[in-house]
Amino acid sequence: MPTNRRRGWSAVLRTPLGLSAGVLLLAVLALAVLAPMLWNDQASAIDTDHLLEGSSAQHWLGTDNLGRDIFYRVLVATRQSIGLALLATAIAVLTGLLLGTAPAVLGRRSGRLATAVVNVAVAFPGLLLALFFAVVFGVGAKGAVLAIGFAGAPAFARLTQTLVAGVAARDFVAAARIAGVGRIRLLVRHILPNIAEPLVVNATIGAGGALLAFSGLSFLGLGVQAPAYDWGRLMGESLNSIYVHPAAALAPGVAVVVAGLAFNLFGEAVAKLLGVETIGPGRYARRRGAPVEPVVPTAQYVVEDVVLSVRDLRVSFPGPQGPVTPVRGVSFTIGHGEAVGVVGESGSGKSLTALAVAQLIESPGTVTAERFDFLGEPVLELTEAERRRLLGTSFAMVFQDPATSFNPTMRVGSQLAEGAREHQGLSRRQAMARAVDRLRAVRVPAAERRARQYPHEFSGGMRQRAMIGMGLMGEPALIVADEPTTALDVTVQRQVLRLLESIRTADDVALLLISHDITVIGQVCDRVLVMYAGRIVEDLPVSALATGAARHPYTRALLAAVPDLDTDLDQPLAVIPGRPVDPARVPAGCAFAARCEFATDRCRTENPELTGADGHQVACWHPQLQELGRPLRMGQR
Ligand SMILES: Nc1ncnc2c1ncn2[C@@H]1O[C@H](COP(=O)(O)OP(=O)(O)OP(=O)(O)O)[C@@H](O)[C@H]1O
Repeated sequence: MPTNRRRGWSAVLRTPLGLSAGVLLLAVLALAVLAPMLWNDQASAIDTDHLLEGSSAQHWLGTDNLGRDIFYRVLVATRQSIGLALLATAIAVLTGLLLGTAPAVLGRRSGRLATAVVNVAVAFPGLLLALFFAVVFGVGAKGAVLAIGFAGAPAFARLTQTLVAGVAARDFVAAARIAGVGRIRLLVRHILPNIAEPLVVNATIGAGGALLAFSGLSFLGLGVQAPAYDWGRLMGESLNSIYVHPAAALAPGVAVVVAGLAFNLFGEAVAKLLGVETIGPGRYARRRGAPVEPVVPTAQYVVEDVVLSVRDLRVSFPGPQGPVTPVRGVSFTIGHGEAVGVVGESGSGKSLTALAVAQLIESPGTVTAERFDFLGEPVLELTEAERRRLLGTSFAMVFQDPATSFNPTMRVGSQLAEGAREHQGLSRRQAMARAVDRLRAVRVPAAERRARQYPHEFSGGMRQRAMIGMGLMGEPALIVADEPTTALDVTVQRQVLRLLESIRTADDVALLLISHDITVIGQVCDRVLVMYAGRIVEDLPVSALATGAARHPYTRALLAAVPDLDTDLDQPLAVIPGRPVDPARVPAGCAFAARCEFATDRCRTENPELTGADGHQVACWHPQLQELGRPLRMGQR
């Protein structure tokens, strides 16, 4: 566990509540260990001369019906009470973990079944479940431990499911999946270490509840059986004489409350400090049947030496009023060593296109395509293992936020090495040597030392370079970079872009660069795909941006909105009038028509296809042919 998290736990002891709860918990645990060793004889000594006596100097809390000292019995019962409660908690956590991680490990159908079982079980009151299991497993300590353990499992299963879902959505899990890491290893190495902390915190709180439940069962005679005894049993035994001899019944009750509080308060204090929540695979299908809209084959599909060829790519999600399709039939190809940029306003479908290319759209999202070939392989028709191998060795993805791209609980070198061991059959040592070499290749200084560090010890730019290094562990033919510089400051941005550029030219690696910043695309790419409302509205060479030859009114509006040195900063910056289209309510015809000054009735009824020649295509009924007065300044390339 990285040191900053460890500091979090110790910081709990610096808060008054955390310190008191910690000391109390330590005292309870120490008593559980030591009391039977120190006072077992006193607790079991029968004294027939002092039966059922009240408090006295000799017996502080009096004696029971065999003359045994209640005070010592309460102390000695700590081990039985705490031990069994902890055992029940362990069963609850383990069963919860198995059920909660099932959807991530099993296939979609079995996963759903596990989720349904958890949902039904969570709906039952815990005490009812405990009583039910107590009857099933029989009267006695073993039965009660199993009963309380299984009754607590649904809550932990639900918590695990929520935590797993949260971690599974993080970029480093996507990165590991792209590197071809299998489901079980993904779970054990990347997901579980990142949910361990909230689980431990909740288990601590849960132990308090288990203690209470266990005492309840023992009190009812369903738990610990004589001659063994725990606090619940002691309470039950002294109930008959509670009016004449209240201390004998109250003392074990107080012990339950104090110990339960110690667990609860300590867990809550840690949870509060760490901000922990307390209890209280992509679905891909080749499209069947007739395509919804006609696809116009264009010259680009005959490009030879193609790395990626996508035709009529669609990404859909279920919505309250039927499926929503934020990517609505995108077609493009990328040649070897070609750098293709994707621009468009927020929500235009750029990231979903990148995720679909990386096979990272999660269920219930679906990806369909008429054609989806990567290095000549029909990706959507491959088995999961084939797909992992193909992507793990020939594909790399760089995410927007370097802070979330790495698993915080694993050293950077190990994360780079992980995929290489799996796919390239390298030994641990060889994979680590390659990881260091790759870190060097992406200009991480002191690569050997850095490889042994955790991600939080890297700066943002260095992490982003390391992420690119991870992509270079295999021999990628394509790097997809989704806003790779947005989270970085300007100088570091330039370093990262230059690095991508140099990798591309040195190794003939193709690049698909997503950015909302058309200037960045202009600096790095050969070709630009302009997206609007889930479709490509213009596919043009970058040089056309510089000469003002963009034809689509939307591309021209994007260019006009880029400030340059001549822009009068006292005037408001140019913006594109109107709002982007909501994917759930895409209008008929050209989706840009409502914001376009050239729109006619035809635009509002008929959707224009992407057509053109010489590497410049546009989907518009009124492409603008005159040169744009204010083309893009290309800046430094
Ligand atoms: N899991 C999802 N379920 C439903 N809709 C989604 C999902 N993910 C994205 N969308 C919708 O799809 C549309 C396109 O999203 P996408 O992230 O691809 O946009 P983008 O062009 O990359 O925007 P940005 O630049 O803001 O990242 C958005 O309207 C978004 O709300």
